[in-house]
Amino acid sequence: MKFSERLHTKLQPIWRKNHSHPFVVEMGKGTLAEEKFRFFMVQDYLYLIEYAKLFAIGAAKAEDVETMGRFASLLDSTMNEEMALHRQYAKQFGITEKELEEAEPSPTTLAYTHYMLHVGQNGGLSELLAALLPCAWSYWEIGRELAAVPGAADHPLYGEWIRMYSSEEFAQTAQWCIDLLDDVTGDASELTLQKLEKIFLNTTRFEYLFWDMAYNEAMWPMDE
Ligand SMILES: Cc1ncc(C[n+]2csc(CCO)c2C)c(N)n1
Repeated sequence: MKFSERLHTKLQPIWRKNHSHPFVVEMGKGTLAEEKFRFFMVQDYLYLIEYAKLFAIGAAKAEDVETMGRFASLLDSTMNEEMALHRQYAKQFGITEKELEEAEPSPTTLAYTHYMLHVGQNGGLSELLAALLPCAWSYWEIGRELAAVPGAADHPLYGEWIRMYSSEEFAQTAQWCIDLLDDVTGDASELTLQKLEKIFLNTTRFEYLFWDMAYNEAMWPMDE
């Protein structure tokens, strides 16, 4: 069994909880409160800035020129396409570029991004891939599931998000990360696979926390 299949099967219970989080379900139904999505957009912008750094670290840790080039182009498209889309999309919710630039990360955004960067900086390529994969993979699946809900992809507010993450481009990125992780773990020991599984489990859990943070608009509780 490929390592990605093992991960996907083993983590189904948490994976399902992520996909059935009220934030995700209400986005599909189009009933999600705009304020919650607004909170999400701002935090997700901050998240993407840090996430993009993982692609830069991936380029530095790549063991061949083709992989290095692929990480470099993911870094380029995240910085120059996905984030520009985010800025434009944010305007529809009345979020200005200044607000995005000046926003403070929530505790969950800080914890999630710092965890991924810690793993990316201190581990090898397989650790980095295990940390970044749940993000690409679960958004791809969520995008596809929501796109299958009648009318969801045409919703005036959330349709664009659903169309973006169910697009072929994101599918390819997720698939490339999956294939590369399978490739680099081809002859890994069981002990190594278990360590990688823990990393994948942690970022899968962080995906849940990120939806939950946005749904509850959770900043530092002691500042309220
Ligand atoms: C919390 C959070 N998790 C995952 C993504 C999705 N995502 C971020 S980068 C990337 C891949 C390539 O650009 C994908 C699919 C997100 N936006 N926010």
